[in-house]
Amino acid sequence: MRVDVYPTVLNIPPAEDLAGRVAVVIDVLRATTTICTALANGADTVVPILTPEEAFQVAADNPDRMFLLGGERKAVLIPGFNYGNSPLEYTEARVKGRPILFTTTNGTRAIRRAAGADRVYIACLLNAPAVARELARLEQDVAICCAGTHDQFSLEDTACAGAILHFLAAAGAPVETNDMGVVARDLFREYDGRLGDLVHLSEHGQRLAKLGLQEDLLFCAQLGRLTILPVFTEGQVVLPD
Ligand SMILES: O=C(O)[C@H](CS(=O)(=O)O)OP(=O)(O)O
Ligand SMILES: [Mg+2]
Repeated sequence: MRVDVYPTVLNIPPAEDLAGRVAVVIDVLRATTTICTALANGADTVVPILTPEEAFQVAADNPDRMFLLGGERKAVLIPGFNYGNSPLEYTEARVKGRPILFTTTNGTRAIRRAAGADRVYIACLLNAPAVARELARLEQDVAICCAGTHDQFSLEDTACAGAILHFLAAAGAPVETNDMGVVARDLFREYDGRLGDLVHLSEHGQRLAKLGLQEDLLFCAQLGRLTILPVFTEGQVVLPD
């Protein structure tokens, strides 16, 4: 099987190039980690939205749905939203059974851009081994779509892509990859066992640390904490039955 890695939102192939492939969208810091955590804690659905204005509009148009509003701009809470973009905010007590409208700078854009694939998985370090096992089972070609940060390469998303390649190889999948995939796999293997160091070293990790969000970094670096396989389908991220 062929598994190509794309480093930023801007590199995600157009819908016609994703057709026939499975996509995996990664934004370790922090959108996909937060989405996975919210769903693991019982959120009904997470709807990736491009702008805060659109989120307010969807909520206003659907008062019966009782949407929570989540996300960030410049890494902080959007005025009028319920929660920001920290996975630690999305506790079971707050999100169980609730649908969430979610907009972030990089991650939700990446998810929306990957929509043309046959199936779109949402991944982060927490569920990367589980996603790799599922990809090995499917034996379909894969596009690993890293969100990156502000349209630039990011260390943490690349390492997560590398983790998926590493665990695919561990599952015995015969994988061919692109140059970005080779770099990603080597990066993960270099930092396997000390992913917290890598997340702290990353540019975005340092920015979040300066905002006092060190706990988010520790949380987002936990490899294999979850086995869920969230999919983006019909405009929302859900856990399939
Ligand atoms: O909240 C985050 O960690 C980032 C914010 S930014 O990159 O500093 O603008 O958003 P995300 O979409 O989760 O990368
Ligand atoms: Mg990010």
